[in-house]
Amino acid sequence: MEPNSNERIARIAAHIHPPNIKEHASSSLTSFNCRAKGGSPGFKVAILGSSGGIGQPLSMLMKMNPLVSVLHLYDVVNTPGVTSDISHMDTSAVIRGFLGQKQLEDALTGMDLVIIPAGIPRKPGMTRDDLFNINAGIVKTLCEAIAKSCPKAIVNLISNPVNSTVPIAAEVFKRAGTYDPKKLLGVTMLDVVRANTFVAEVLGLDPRDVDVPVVGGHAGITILPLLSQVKPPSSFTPKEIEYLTDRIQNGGTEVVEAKAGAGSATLSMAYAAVKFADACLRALKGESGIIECAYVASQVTELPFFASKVRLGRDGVEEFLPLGPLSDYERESLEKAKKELATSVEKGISFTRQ
Ligand SMILES: NC(=O)c1ccc[n+]([C@@H]2O[C@H](COP(=O)([O-])OP(=O)(O)OC[C@H]3O[C@@H](n4cnc5c(N)ncnc54)[C@H](O)[C@@H]3O)[C@@H](O)[C@H]2O)c1
Ligand SMILES: O=C(O)C[C@H](O)C(=O)O
Repeated sequence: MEPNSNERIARIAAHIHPPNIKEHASSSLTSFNCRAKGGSPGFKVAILGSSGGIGQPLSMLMKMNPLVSVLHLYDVVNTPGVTSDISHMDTSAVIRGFLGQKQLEDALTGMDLVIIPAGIPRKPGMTRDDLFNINAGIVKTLCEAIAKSCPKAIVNLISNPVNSTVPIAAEVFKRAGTYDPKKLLGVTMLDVVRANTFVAEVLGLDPRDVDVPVVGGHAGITILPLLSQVKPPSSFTPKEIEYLTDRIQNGGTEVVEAKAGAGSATLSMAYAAVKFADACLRALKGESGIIECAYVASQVTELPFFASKVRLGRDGVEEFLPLGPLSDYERESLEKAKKELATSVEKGISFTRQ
């Protein structure tokens, strides 16, 4: 039987003004069960670290994604506010907030896709590896919970240093007996987004018409743009190659320095994360021909993890695309990148053995 309008209003009022807002915090948001706006079919997505610089715009943009039916926002701070704010957007995804470790399992249960931007960002003068000591532990804890509550979910890992956090996540899942290498993807989309933008500037093109493969990893010289494979086919002078490679490899540092202590890239990262998550969801839905760069357990080189173009499907990574013909400059750069990557991968794996 349909509730009458007084019942509906009472229910909504109880949600907006819960009896004890401090104690209820996000659980009042979690348990509030109003009729789904639109109630569209779609995927269940959790964002871990949703109150942060990346987390907030990412949550907002995912609330706008028509492929998302349920959006869970989890953080150790501020989720009631962020959830309340975003819940007023008139898009169809149903949103729920979860605060603190006690609610982590509830946040993850039943999720199809988990996006992780939790962790501290760089300040000027720091490398991404300087974040390892704090972020390694955060990623480990979150992945242990994923293994328990949604072991079949696709994981998009953003937390730095990605070159090491993805191997950490893999080890955690292996120990839990839930590891599916096809479903764990380190997000390197921001490198591709930057490469497309900077190359388009040099070529005088619309960035939407440019496609630059970026392989290797996500830190300094491990970020290797393949400028010889730019689409549309383009040639660059040695000076342009040097300028573009340096700008793409140091795009993150450029933002960290400009923000002068207030963090690293958040808005462009949220944009890139949504672009990548959307590709994963379209692939989950069965759309074919979805090819993106990502840092994954890989067979493309001798390294156990490597970023390259992969074809995404219903099960995550379905095919590794070959690196293709490289220029002499790219071949040399690849050798240097592989050395650094090997160290970062080993560091991640060793962390889980402590
Ligand atoms: N992969 C990439 O291309 C890329 C790009 C930009 C930033 N990053 C990385 O993303 C991470 C987040 O950056 P940011 O600018 O959003 O930082 P931020 O400090 O603004 O936000 C991080 C959020 O994580 C939360 N958090 C901390 N510990 C947590 C835990 N145990 N569980 C859940 N949430 C937790 C914090 O409360 C905070 O809200 C950093 O490590 C940064 O280096 C990666
Ligand atoms: O540079 C950083 O520390 C953040 C991120 O990895 C980026 O590339 O912007």
